[in-house]
Amino acid sequence: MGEGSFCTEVWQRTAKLVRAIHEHPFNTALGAGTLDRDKFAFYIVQDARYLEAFSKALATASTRAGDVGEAAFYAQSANTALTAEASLHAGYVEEYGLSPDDLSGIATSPTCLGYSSYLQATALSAPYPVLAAAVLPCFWVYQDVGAALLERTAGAADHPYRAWISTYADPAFAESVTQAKEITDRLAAAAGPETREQMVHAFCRATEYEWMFWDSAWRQETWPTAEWVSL
Ligand SMILES: Cc1ncc(CO)c(N)n1
Repeated sequence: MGEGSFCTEVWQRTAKLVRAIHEHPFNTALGAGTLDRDKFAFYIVQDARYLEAFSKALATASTRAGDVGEAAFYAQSANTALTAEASLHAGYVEEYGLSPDDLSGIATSPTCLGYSSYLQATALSAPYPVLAAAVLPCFWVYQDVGAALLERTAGAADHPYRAWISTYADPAFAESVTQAKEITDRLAAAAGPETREQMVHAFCRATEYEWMFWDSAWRQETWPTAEWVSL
């Protein structure tokens, strides 16, 4: 990631937003271990749904990649999203005693649907480098948050959200972030100005959705129209 690279530029552009993510009450409470269990359960259920869409966007990136190394990276990441992260979620679902009926009764939130749909639309209709930029915050922001929380909670032996923090503070996850950044930097360096601009936009939008995702869990966001329809 050299000076003037795509990643350097977009990390600067989203610096305030990333700070707001770190300082969001959901994340400060998550780190303090005081986060309301219902809020975390809501987050876990929404995130399981998000990860299905994220994984499909990554699998699509794999099929659209022009380079076999990139194809392998995105295919591997698609798999990890559905296995490693899904088992993290399953652990919390079990701990909270959420039954299949409980789960199917929880509506996918507007923000979760918005972010998932945005990634799917980008996967299917934007240029491949724009897709790479759109999925990058999902890696990078989580690793950044995970690493900060690990640092803040290192001394706490019995932390209720330890499994979550460990997943995203893991060196293997950090390695995948490095690869995602390298790929995106390479694609941006080869892209024309119009595609590059779309890449910047996609990275910023996805980072905004990252903030919104935490915020929607904090508010346990529902559909304002829910009382008028039966779904
Ligand atoms: C919303 C969201 N973004 C990124 C990740 C990391 O994969 C996740 N689990 N959830």
